Amino acid sequence: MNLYDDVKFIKGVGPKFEEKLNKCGIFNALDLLLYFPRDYDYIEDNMSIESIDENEKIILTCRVCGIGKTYRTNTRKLLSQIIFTYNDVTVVGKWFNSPYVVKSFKDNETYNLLGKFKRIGNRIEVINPQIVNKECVTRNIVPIYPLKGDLTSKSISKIINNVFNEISIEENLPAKILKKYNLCSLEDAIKEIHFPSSKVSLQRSIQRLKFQELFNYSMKLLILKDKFKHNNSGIAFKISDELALLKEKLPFTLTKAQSKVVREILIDEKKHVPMNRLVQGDVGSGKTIVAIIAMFNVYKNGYQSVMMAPTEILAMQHYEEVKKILSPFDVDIELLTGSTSAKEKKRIKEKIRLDMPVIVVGTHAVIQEDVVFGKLGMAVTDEQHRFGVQQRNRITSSNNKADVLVMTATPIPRTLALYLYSDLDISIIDELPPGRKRIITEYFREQSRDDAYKKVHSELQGGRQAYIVCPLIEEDTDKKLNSVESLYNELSQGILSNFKVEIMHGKLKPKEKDEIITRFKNKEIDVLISTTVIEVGVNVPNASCMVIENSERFGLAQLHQLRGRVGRGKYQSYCFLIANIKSKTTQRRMEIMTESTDGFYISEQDFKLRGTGEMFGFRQHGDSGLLLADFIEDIDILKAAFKEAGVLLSSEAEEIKKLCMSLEKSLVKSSRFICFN
Ligand SMILES: Nc1ncnc2c1ncn2[C@@H]1O[C@H](COP(=O)(O)OP(=O)(O)OP(=O)(O)O)[C@@H](O)[C@H]1O
Repeated sequence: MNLYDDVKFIKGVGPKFEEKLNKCGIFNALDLLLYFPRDYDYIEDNMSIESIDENEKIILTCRVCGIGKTYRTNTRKLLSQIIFTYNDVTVVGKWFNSPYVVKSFKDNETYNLLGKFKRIGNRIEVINPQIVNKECVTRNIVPIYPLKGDLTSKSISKIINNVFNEISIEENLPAKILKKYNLCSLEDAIKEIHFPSSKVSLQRSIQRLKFQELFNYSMKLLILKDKFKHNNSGIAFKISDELALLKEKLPFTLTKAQSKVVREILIDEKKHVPMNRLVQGDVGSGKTIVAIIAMFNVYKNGYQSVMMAPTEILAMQHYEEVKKILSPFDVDIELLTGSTSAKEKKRIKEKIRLDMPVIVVGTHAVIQEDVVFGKLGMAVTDEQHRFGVQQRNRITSSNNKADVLVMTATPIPRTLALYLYSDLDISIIDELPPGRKRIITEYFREQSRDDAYKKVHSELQGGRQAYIVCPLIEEDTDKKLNSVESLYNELSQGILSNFKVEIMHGKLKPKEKDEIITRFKNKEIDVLISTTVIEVGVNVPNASCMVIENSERFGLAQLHQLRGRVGRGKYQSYCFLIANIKSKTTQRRMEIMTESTDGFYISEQDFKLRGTGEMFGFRQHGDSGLLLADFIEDIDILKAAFKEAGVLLSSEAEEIKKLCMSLEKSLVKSSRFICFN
């Protein structure tokens, strides 16, 4: 059997099983091998009390010494308790909503309980433990796979084992690198991640695979960089005389930083080498106008431009801004999103196919689907939190000549930007437009959240508007986190009852969201309670205050992005962070937010706090295509992998050229970062 064979050829996979695997995105043997466990149960037998780690599942043989009554908790759950002893220590077993479970236990009998045991004072607690027959536990580390439908981790393990019986995996890193970094072979790494033999070897296999991903990531970046450098087929645009007029007609004067970045872009536009530039600017620093000027010049040269935004709201907003800024000029501008009617889409696509100049604003997805540009001169992509090389390559590969401008508001620590964006030239807008007042940020513990809302009330009375952000849409059963719905009920009938309060969240249709934002912009809504869907780019200058509930749940970069929705006009703005502060790190994170409104400072501090087990704003697995590695946590591996990729690429060895070729192919073909030759 071969790695690219369909899963149906794997022993033990029938048509029904195949369908289930397909639903998990597993189509061939390779997909299956790269379907890594999301977690593991570490099953240890009879440990000493002192060495219990509450994050690991263990088996303790406990004797029943008391069966408690089942009763309802404050949150309306049924709680049943049984008291055990283990080596003379009291163990409290708790089961929620399973009153029948108590019937399984008899007084004074012993049972093998499997679960996560937690020490609380001088006793131990375990929630929903299972009774196990020790003989059935064959492994100490049991993989838990991300599952859909009625698939089980056991069934996946079984067929992975069958694949290993039939194939072997070739090594694809040079022996020199393996030795230098003490990495295990690729085959061992993949075997270990599915069937760990010990914690140490599991860690070693994860390290190897992380190295692999980051090495491939670096190779791809460096190959792209090289490709750009040697691509002389770009369009050398002239600088239009009308640019001066455009600058005169702008509703404001560009900041020094904006002017500098515009100059850098125009110099690129004049060159024969296609532009590949990243504009990094803090929230509200005015990146859009810079892109508009760049696209205007391309238009005046008779070419098309496309501006891609991550959400419909943002695409709409950009479209309006482009139309407004370019209204004194005769420029053809189109909006293309998922909500555009089929008839309109057809008309716009037909128009774009011609070689007439036009500026198209839209969402990434729609524009990348099946739109063919007749005369593309520039692609602007609002990358937000994406670091996907894949995505960048897709834009360039559709048209090798077009200039590419990537905009991001994610302040990335400089050390990291060097690696993540090494294929791009970087421009930074490090200045806010004049007249902006510093956003006053305060944090409140849960107990004093009313104080925050009193302040919101007074802002609203002054004619301003407010955002309230929370992590959930609907109420959660534990009532630990605030939801849009519960806050709406609480606030619209309570302290904010005199104001027009509305809600917004990701489950609404794009059209509904647009409509809400438009009404908020038109001041028909005073308070918008929302999930983080408002995080990206929404621009309502009259909104001067924001409350972020459960702030401890958000990464610093995300809090900074959210806060950037206020302070966009002439009014003094406020951000109130309500947090459940249980650790020093959470407190420190809140302090960082109150100390500074500089995205770069915040991201550096976030970077320093890494490894604390708290959430970060940069967890990018999905967007970057990385399965295991994390750019922030694994920065040291990234550095090493980047260095080795550079050394390899500059060497002349035949095998390296072959590797590069296969990587280059995979740039277009495969979204998997682990590449098998
Ligand atoms: N030089 C300037 N002087 C005054 N206002 C400006 C200037 N440049 C931009 N603006 C205004 O500032 C606001 C924010 O600009 P813009 O939306 O481009 O920011 P951004 O950098 O894209 O921020 P975000 O990443 O948060 O979306 C807009 O209302 C814009 O018209």
